[in-house]
Amino acid sequence: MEKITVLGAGSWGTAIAFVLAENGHDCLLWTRRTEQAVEINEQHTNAAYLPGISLPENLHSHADLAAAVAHAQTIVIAVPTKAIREVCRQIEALSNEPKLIVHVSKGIEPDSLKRISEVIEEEIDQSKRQAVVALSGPSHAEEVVLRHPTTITAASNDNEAAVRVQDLFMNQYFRVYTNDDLIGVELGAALKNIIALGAGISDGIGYGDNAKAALITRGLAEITRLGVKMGANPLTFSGLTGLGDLIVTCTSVHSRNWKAGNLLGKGQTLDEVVSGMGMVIEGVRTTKAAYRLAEKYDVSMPLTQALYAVLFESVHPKEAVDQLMNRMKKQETEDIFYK
Ligand SMILES: NC(=O)C1=CN([C@@H]2O[C@H](COP(=O)(O)OP(=O)(O)OC[C@H]3O[C@@H](n4cnc5c(N)ncnc54)[C@H](O)[C@@H]3O)[C@@H](O)[C@H]2O)C=CC1
Ligand SMILES: O=C(CO)COP(=O)(O)O
Repeated sequence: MEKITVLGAGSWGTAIAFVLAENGHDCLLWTRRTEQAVEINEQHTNAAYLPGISLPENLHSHADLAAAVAHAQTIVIAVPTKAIREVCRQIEALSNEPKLIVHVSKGIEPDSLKRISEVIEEEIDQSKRQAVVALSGPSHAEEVVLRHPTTITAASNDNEAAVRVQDLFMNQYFRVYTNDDLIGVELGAALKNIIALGAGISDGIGYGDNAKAALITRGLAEITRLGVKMGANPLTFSGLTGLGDLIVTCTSVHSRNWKAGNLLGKGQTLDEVVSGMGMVIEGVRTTKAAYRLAEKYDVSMPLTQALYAVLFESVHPKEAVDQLMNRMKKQETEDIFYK
């Protein structure tokens, strides 16, 4: 049994804390809102994010960040990408011993173009962290808390730390692999959300399974192209955090990115979709980041460019599809890894 703190009591932070508490750990779930902490402690529910689910009674919640950081040497950060830097600054200010930092967020900062582990390393001094591990893979919170079989990957430059995280989380419904390709794992996690927005748009327009299969496979090709240029192992993108997460996010009714795309495809504006969702849609900001990364690394990413045009340049989704379909003809495999 270990003491572990999870920062962020949205749907994924709560599901992650659920697994840790069920595994017998002394898990503290931090939220910014006192009333939510009271609900988790007294009702054993988090109704706004996981309605109808009973949380383990040994899972406790707190709204005091200093107490939450002091609680454990292992800290799991489960806030949206846009809050990562701010939360890390707070951890840095509150820590006086080295922590094992695990993050479960899926995104890239649009301004700095940094991956999440890079932001963590920038904001938390080396003396205050043992290692950084990304935990990622095809894993909707709604299914994890039903104990449906889920597979996921703990990725780190420090293999010992990845194995520690594997041991903390693994149980009969939650199977954890390790991977030493942190770049590939973090990029796959972030970039699949762009393709999921596209899959939702395609379904919203009324296109069928052929279009979705095209999005997933050609999406994987452009994710791999960028990833290889950024130093990732191409094989990682065929794994859980690449193809696995692409499939689940592009096809599941639980996906917020798919849902957002679906509403866009049906004619809602981006503002309407974002304000109506009430939960994070990571793919919107990640599209900005990936668009800029494609320029920086001189990589062709036609799906990302099409999504960017729909989200930020008011191009109609159908027009974006027409433009994609009418690009110059190509040989399928010529450019998968390099151009
Ligand atoms: N929901 C899921 O099934 C999965 C989500 N993820 C990733 O986990 C990350 C978090 O996602 P969710 O929990 O689903 O989001 P969510 O929208 O359900 O909850 C986000 C939580 O973070 C809190 N938060 C936002 N800004 C904050 C700040 N500045 N300081 C402190 N707390 C803040 C919110 O109050 C909320 O409780 C995202 O990067 C997402 O891609 C990864 C795997 C599965
Ligand atoms: O990453 C996820 C599942 O693996 C969750 O995806 P959404 O953020 O689209 O709900």
